[in-house]
Amino acid sequence: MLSSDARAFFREVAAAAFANPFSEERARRDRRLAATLQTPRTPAQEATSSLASGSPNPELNAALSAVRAELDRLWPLDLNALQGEDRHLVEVALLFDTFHVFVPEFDDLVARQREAGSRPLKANFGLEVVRRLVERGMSAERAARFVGIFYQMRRAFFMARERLKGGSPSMQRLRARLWQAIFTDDLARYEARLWDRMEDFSIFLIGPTGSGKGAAASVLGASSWIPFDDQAGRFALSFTDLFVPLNLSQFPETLIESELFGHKKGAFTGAIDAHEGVFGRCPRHGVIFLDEIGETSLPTQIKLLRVLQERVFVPVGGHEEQRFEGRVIAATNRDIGRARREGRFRDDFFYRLCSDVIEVPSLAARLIEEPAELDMLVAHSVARILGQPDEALSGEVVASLRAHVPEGYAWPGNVRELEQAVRRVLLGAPYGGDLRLDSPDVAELSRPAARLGARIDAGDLTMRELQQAYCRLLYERSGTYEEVARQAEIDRRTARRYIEDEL
Ligand SMILES: Nc1ncnc2c1ncn2[C@@H]1O[C@H](COP(=O)(O)OP(=O)(O)OP(=O)(O)O)[C@@H](O)[C@H]1O
Repeated sequence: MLSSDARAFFREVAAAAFANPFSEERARRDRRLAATLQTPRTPAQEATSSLASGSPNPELNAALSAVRAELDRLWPLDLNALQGEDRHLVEVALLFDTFHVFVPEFDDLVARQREAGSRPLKANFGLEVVRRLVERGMSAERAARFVGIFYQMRRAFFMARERLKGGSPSMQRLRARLWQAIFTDDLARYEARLWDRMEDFSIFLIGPTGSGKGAAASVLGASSWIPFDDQAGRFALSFTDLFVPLNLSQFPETLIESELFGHKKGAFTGAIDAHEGVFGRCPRHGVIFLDEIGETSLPTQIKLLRVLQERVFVPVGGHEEQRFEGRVIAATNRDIGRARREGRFRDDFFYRLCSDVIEVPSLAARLIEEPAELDMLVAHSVARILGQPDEALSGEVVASLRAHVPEGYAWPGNVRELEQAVRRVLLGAPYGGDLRLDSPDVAELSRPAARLGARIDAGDLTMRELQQAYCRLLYERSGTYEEVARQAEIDRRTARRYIEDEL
């Protein structure tokens, strides 16, 4: 039995430990947990804190050392001696502690495996994780499953931060949504029931061209479940083999079926050798990314619908059905609602694809929320182009873009356009935007009303900011405080204070 103080503390730990690390809720929970730790720590707690995490986050370190101290108090700990909520709470605390002890090993494996490619590397520390959990009363099977989940969590965390730069609220929400698509919003339920059922939850990514749908898909692809083989002391396969992308718009209709499902030798004129399609190449728990799905023909949609429903496919010219045990992520930058209304995109296919619809925000909307995101993206692009970061050069590129790109520019090509702009500036030519000013997109998002609309869409305005932005919008149009006051039905002084920010 836990004391009531220990139970209250472990409840806080459980709430924080299992929350989405990119969510507002997690930040709130961490703050609460830190607040419960305001009591001075013993030298022993101080000593264990740096040992526990390898993390520079002082709040997390404080929480970890307190959890370790509470667990030590329960030593020798046998989960089976506890029941009900107490057992659950102590188990979560034990997992929280164990996870953080091994974070450096998991991170090192992620980095090395990325370099090594397809060959799964040894991960003997996984056996130590299992031993540690089994020693405290967990079954070996569950312990091995947690090794798999810990690895998955570190990959998801690492990839979401590395491949999707940007600190705007929209980008934070995107990372939180991706995490949720991997682990659901309840890690305990995920571990208990869903970890090997996620294949059935297709994801539909929508967003304008170049905004990062492919990057988001690759985060999901690198983060899916891989079983830990505790006989061999390694994971069953390399995460670099999990992601199988296919851009559907790159192939003529006659070749699409073969790219998707493969073909047998001699299946059609020109089929000199057998070919394996993406469905055949995708391993169990892998992810197929079907880009530009909005452009697939109706017959292809029907074939894809069948694989999604029945989980089997037949290569062109073959007879035997093959099983597909991966997950499908589809993306489009087209107006899919319109395609459905016009009968170009089947409703049944749409519904089968959209267990989860995730919207990737436009660059313009992100820059309105957080202008400094430009600096971050430019620094990332420069580092990619040069093979290493260069702060001074990045600063020059940002200065040039700020000087030449018109205020409120729509960035119709989004991050892809920005990457080209960076290259252009590095070559010595200023970039003033893609001046297809007849493009409705550019004209549209450059308008103050559309910018305000984007912020309302993002849902991050306070009432005061909303009123202020609206008054400024009216002022830009009319040019007089009187007119703003008349239209907004407020007095002239209030209108002026909103516009001049004197509130
Ligand atoms: N948030 C981001 N941080 C860093 N790089 C990004 C981000 N978003 C996109 N990129 C980069 O921008 C480029 C374009 O992104 P991506 O190909 O994922 O766009 P997309 O939305 O799939 O485009 P399309 O609809 O045209 O297929 C890629 O090089 C990608 O790595």
